[in-house]
Amino acid sequence: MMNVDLQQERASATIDSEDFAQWWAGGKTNLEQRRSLESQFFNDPQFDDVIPASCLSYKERYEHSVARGTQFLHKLRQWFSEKQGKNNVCDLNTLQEFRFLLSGPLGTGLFQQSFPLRLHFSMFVSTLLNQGTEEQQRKWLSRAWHMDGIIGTYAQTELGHGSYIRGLETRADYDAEHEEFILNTPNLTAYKWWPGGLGQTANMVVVLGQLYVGEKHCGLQSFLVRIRDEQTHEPILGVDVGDIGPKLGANCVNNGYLGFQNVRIPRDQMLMKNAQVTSDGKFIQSGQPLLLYGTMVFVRVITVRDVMFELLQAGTIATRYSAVRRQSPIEPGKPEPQILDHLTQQAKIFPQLARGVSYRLVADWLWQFYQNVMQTLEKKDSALASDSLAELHAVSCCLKAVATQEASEGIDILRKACGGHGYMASANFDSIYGLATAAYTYEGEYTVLLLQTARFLVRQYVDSLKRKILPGSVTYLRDVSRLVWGKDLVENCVRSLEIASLEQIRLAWQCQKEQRKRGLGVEQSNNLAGRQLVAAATAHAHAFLTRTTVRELRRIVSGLKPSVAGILTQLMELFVLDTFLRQAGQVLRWNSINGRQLRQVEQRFEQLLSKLRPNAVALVDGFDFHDRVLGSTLGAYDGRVYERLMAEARRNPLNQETVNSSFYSHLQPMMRGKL
Ligand SMILES: CC/C=C\C/C=C\C/C=C\C/C=C\C=C\C(=O)SCCNC(=O)CCNC(=O)[C@H](O)C(C)(C)COP(=O)(O)OP(=O)(O)OC[C@H]1O[C@@H](n2cnc3c(N)ncnc32)[C@H](O)[C@@H]1OP(=O)(O)O
Ligand SMILES: Cc1cc2nc3c(=O)[nH]c(=O)nc-3n(C[C@H](O)[C@H](O)[C@H](O)COP(=O)(O)OP(=O)(O)OC[C@H]3O[C@@H](n4cnc5c(N)ncnc54)[C@H](O)[C@@H]3O)c2cc1C
Repeated sequence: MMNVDLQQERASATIDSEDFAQWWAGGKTNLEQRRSLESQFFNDPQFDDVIPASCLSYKERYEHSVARGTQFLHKLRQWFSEKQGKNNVCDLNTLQEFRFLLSGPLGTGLFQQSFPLRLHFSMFVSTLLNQGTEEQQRKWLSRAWHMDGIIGTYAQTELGHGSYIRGLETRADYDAEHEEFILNTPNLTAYKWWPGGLGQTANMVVVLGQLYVGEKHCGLQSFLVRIRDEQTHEPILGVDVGDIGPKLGANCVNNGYLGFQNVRIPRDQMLMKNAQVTSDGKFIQSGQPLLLYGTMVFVRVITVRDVMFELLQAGTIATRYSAVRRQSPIEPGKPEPQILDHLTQQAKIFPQLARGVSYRLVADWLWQFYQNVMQTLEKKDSALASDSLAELHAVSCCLKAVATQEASEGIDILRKACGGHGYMASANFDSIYGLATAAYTYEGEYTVLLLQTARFLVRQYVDSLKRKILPGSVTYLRDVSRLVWGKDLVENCVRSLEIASLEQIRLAWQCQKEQRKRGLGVEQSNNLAGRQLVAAATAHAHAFLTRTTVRELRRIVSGLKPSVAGILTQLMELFVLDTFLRQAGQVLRWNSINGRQLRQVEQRFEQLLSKLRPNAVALVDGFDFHDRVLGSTLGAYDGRVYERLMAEARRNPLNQETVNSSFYSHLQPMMRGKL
């Protein structure tokens, strides 16, 4: 039976959630295909949970995720190859499509804390694709794509170094006589530490290590190394490998450690698309060295989409729960309202939904931009390639940083918006938050990535002073006009964020110059200007996110059904106004905006909350998350929150006996003074 409040919400909505779902899925066919695929898994008893996952031990969770992961991949592959037909070869698009099935809603529905085989596709196969020569791809790619004797991961980070990649200590020495590389972990801090799936799952890794040819240091390179025997899965001689242990979240990923002692691999297992070692020991850098970092760029790009889903999963749970939960009369003597009717509750939830929708538009743009840059890199026009790569790096770093930070923060706001029940593991905010906050750190820590973007921004700012043509993402730096507060509030807000960004970049640049004038070197000056640089990159991200959201929505809006266009326009506006208000410190620091104008934005913000209120449930229905994807007692479609909370408590293994054995062994002796 459906909760009556949710029934009422759905009946009175002015948008059709099905229309929204079709747009969200990229069309009716896509939506039907996704639903049909999901039902094949979610209705299959072999994918049911007997015991709540949160009640399993760490080891049991791992074993369960491998058992389920292999069944999942087997079934998914069959479906995918039928769908792809003859095109089932591994290229970037196919990989992204497949990866999305693993880590998007479908994968999430089966693995709330992720699973250890994901890295194989997102990082191992993508590295082969980006960094292997054609010959290497012929030898390895098809096998890897089909997991034929190969389960891989990406081993870059070490115990001692993660952010500062140049500081990695793993060594690969070339032995020309045997045409082999010899891999070594010279000390404890050189142990690889963190790679997903490394502990007990993977049998091959892409390893990043410092290449030495004789005495000559040839920089970091990536190597393909077998770490476990293909048949027995025992570690190869000289390999020391294991799992690093429980973490705050993502507890089924099997993150591992790895050390090498004189492990030999053939010469052709250095990934040689951009740099080669010839058999007689000559090192040749034939391509752009920075392409070694390509896998990281790829994952940063796709992470924006991953956290968008996590934020909206949490948003769906909080919205439905807030429509079911009734508490605290607004007027004395009146019935208790749905908590969603408290304006402050709307102000917690709706901006997160709007942010998720904005990330969706920006993530689509970013993926397109990434593909364009990859095509440019293939064209061998080195100046153009290097400019495009620099822009892609800068944009992807700040978007990944800000999106993961805001999504994690948003998920926690949504968790708190569900009061005490939000804290239950069965509400599932812990898993969702655990994944989103991991993304804040992995693939480039937040501050470290913002500092990368800031370097680019300062350079572009200096170019703007020289009247040079600027890349698309920063053309606004050429516009030095002051803010003219007009009728269009969205434009006022976006423009004031751009001005704040421009001025903050200028300030960061001035801080660097001041330190230089004091006689400090470039690096020290950058360090002391660090806070301003981070503020500049953050301000740029906000300006870019709002401008891109507005532009992308306007580009597609005419092709949408009016009700879908209407709600998306409200969400876009809410996102822009919310960003403006949350960044008010920066905005007011750099723009002349008076109290009346600020109040105008606040009033419109509150008006938008009221406009969205009647359609909130229909909107989150339109994201079309299956109950299994939400995995939440609070967020299920039928809204039977209290029944589910109680049923889940009763399933808890502790409740399977009326008296636990610890009563006889400890409590009773304590009470009888017999301890
Ligand atoms: C995939 C999701 C799957 C599952 C999710 C589920 C659960 C979670 C479980 C697992 C997580 C999944 C995967 C995680 C994987 C990883 O984390 S892999 C490890 C990632 N590590 C990092 O990202 C390290 C961050 N550090 C760096 O990237 C770099 O070292 C740096 C900080 C950017 C470099 O700094 P440095 O100042 O030392 O610069 P140089 O190296 O000398 O660079 C010189 C110039 O190059 C520019 N640059 C740097 N990087 C790039 C790049 N990628 N592309 C293009 N250009 C780059 C840099 O800006 C310098 O330019 P300049 O300013 O012109 O000099
Ligand atoms: C869940 C998870 C999964 C992961 N999966 C993988 C994987 O599959 N493969 C892999 O190779 N790695 C993986 N990693 C490792 C991850 O990429 C690193 O942890 C990440 O890049 C951060 O590096 P770090 O741990 O060295 O942090 P640190 O750099 O030690 O960060 C600590 C603090 O130092 C600050 N800091 C560091 N450098 C600077 C600087 N230059 N300027 C200012 N501040 C600085 C940071 O801002 C931060 O506040 C994973 C990590 C996690 C959490």
